[in-house]
Amino acid sequence: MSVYTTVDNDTLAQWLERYALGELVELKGIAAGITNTNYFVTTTHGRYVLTIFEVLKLDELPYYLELMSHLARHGVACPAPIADHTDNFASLLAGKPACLVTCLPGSDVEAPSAVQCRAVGEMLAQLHLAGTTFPRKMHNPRGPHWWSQTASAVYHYMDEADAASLRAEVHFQDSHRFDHLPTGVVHADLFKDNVLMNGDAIAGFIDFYYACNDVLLYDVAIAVNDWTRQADGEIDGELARALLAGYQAIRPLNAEEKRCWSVMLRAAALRFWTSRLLDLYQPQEGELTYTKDPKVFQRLVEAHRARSDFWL
Ligand SMILES: Nc1ncnc2c1ncn2[C@@H]1O[C@H](COP(=O)(O)OP(=O)(O)OP(=O)(O)O)[C@@H](O)[C@H]1O
Ligand SMILES: N[C@@H](CCO)C(=O)O
Repeated sequence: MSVYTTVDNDTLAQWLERYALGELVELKGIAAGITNTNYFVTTTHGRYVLTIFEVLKLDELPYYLELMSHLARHGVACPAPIADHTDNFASLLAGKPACLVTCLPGSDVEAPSAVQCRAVGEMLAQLHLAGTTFPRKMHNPRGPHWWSQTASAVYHYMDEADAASLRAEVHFQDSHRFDHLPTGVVHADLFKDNVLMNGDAIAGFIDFYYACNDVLLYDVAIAVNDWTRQADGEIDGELARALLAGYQAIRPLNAEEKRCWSVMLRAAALRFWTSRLLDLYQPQEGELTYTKDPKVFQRLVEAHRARSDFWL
């Protein structure tokens, strides 16, 4: 359920006057999604998605919305935010920051094919190339310093063997730095539920609210860890190879990136292992999240540790 803030037709119709989008025809809540309130909004000009932000503040939005606008303008499949008559992408609605973006066709897939994984890899590389001309910068709030601190805050909740495994991984990652690898704009959360597919084509990447500047290979590893992971938690080699081939058809990895790949897969898994542990053991008061299983990423880190073939 993801309508936390209800908006009635009259309130929305009044708010829509700030846009050149015609008259309100229909307002319909979207059930999927966790963090924000989303509605489909149909006006006499077309169909849009309204997002009411439950956590991010109005002054935090320009980076993300301008990034989506920049990427959409460069042909990357993602929603384009709509500017209002004051040339802003976001303003308050029902007391909360809100924006409208173009509504894309398609839906997320649970069990992607190799063709779909390849398309995701290609589009991710296009995003990385288009990001090179985006002028704003955003530090990654969930980088190595964050996961190391987060791990320290959760060890005492965990059983000894799990805590030892987490400690070992943080220690391992501390001894590997990726500062010399190519950096740029990364999506940083390109899971299956953040991509709308229209058959084999990418309708759009959504949910840019973890986007930031970081190592590009990190983004590839996040995508491989989710898109190619099967129901039993094991990576499907064919899917991983397809995603990587798609990526490299647009932006070939350099020798250093290839050398760091296996460590990066573990780093990307550690990031979500720790965030899920934090959500499980220290849920934020008032935060509208439900807990995803941290064990999935623990098992993935441990499986990556043990494997020798990394699909490159
Ligand atoms: N631009 C769009 N076009 C069409 N459908 C969209 C669009 N944006 C979002 N949706 C639909 O709304 C659903 C919820 O969106 P989203 O996943 O971004 O929710 P959220 O709560 O903002 O983020 P999260 O679930 O990651 O916390 C998506 O699964 C998708 O079905
Ligand atoms: N994609 C994340 C949640 C949003 O950051 C996860 O599955 O843990």
